[in-house]
Amino acid sequence: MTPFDTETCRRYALQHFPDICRARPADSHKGTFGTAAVLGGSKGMSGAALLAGEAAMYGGCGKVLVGLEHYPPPAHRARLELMIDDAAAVAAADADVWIVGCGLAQTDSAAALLQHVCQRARVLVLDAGALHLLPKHPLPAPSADTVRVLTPHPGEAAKLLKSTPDAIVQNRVWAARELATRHQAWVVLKGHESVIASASGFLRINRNGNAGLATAGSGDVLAGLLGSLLAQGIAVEQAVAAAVWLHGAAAEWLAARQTGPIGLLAGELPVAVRWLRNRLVTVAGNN
Ligand SMILES: NC(=O)C1=CN([C@@H]2O[C@H](COP(=O)(O)OP(=O)(O)OC[C@H]3O[C@@H](n4cnc5c(N)ncnc54)[C@H](OP(=O)(O)O)[C@@H]3O)[C@@H](O)[C@H]2O)[C@@H](O)CC1
Ligand SMILES: Nc1ncnc2c1ncn2[C@@H]1O[C@H](COP(=O)(O)OP(=O)(O)O)[C@@H](O)[C@H]1O
Repeated sequence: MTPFDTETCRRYALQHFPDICRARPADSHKGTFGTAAVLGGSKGMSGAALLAGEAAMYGGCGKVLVGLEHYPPPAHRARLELMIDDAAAVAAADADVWIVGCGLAQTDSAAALLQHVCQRARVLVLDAGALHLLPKHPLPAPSADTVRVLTPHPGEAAKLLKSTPDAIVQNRVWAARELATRHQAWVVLKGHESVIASASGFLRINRNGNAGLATAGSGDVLAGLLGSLLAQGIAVEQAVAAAVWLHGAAAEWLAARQTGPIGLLAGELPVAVRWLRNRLVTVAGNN
């Protein structure tokens, strides 16, 4: 069994992303921790959007909306806390952060949804299907007061850069930086040792996590967690790297409890993230 050292994690988090280690103010309410909206879940892929929504809730967001392109979904085990509706209705709602693409198909209606949300969103996380739409349906560049984050895996990065997954894996730092510059965005190039880059030159290679994350839906969980931290007001300079690190640490924590790496389920990650976030919390005078 791989050991998991909570105190080492806490020290690392305090050094690199202190804002995720802060205790909640006693007088806080759900509005304090923001609203995230997930848009995705086309036919056969509602699970992806629901996983992102669950991850956003367990990551500490105050309120989470999930808009499904294929609505109503077939019978599904979804958290009752999620506010689930059809994608068009959710796209018209208010949210601090939009997470678009988890389980989103390549249809004209999905492209229209993406364009619509892009005009309204101040903070936009683009994953999976949204990334596949970009080559044919480019978005206007983000304005100075907006934040955009792209979370491609090597297959999605290859499509965006007109390359191949193998070539991307061989040139991961270049690919992440190139995407960040071209899209004026923060980029997480996912995979073993994910690369994080920004248009302004931030670069970090995330070293934690394990092969348990190589399972369907774990990228959807990452997108939801990232949107969650951003909705909670954590600055993008900390939120992106913190989400990738928390996701990896959650997989390590599960593996240490023999819930993986083999057979780890993406849906098991959010509870582990919650456990971890609460152990990272420091109170004044105790750090
Ligand atoms: N429960 C649900 O509803 C779920 C729904 N989901 C939703 O399904 C949709 C399709 O997503 P998807 O990832 O399955 O297919 P797609 O985007 O075509 O990419 C495949 C290509 O990328 C490559 N590739 C990937 N990683 C790589 C790496 N590290 N290193 C190298 N290559 C890598 C891969 O390579 P290969 O496997 O050929 O080696 C292949 O070329 C999406 O919307 C998602 O949200 C899923 O999240 C699952 C749970
Ligand atoms: N071998 C690995 N080591 C560490 N992290 C991994 C590994 N394989 C996958 N991951 C992580 O798991 C997630 C997979 O995301 P993605 O490929 O988008 O899957 P899905 O579309 O099924 O959700 C990414 O965050 C990636 O970095």
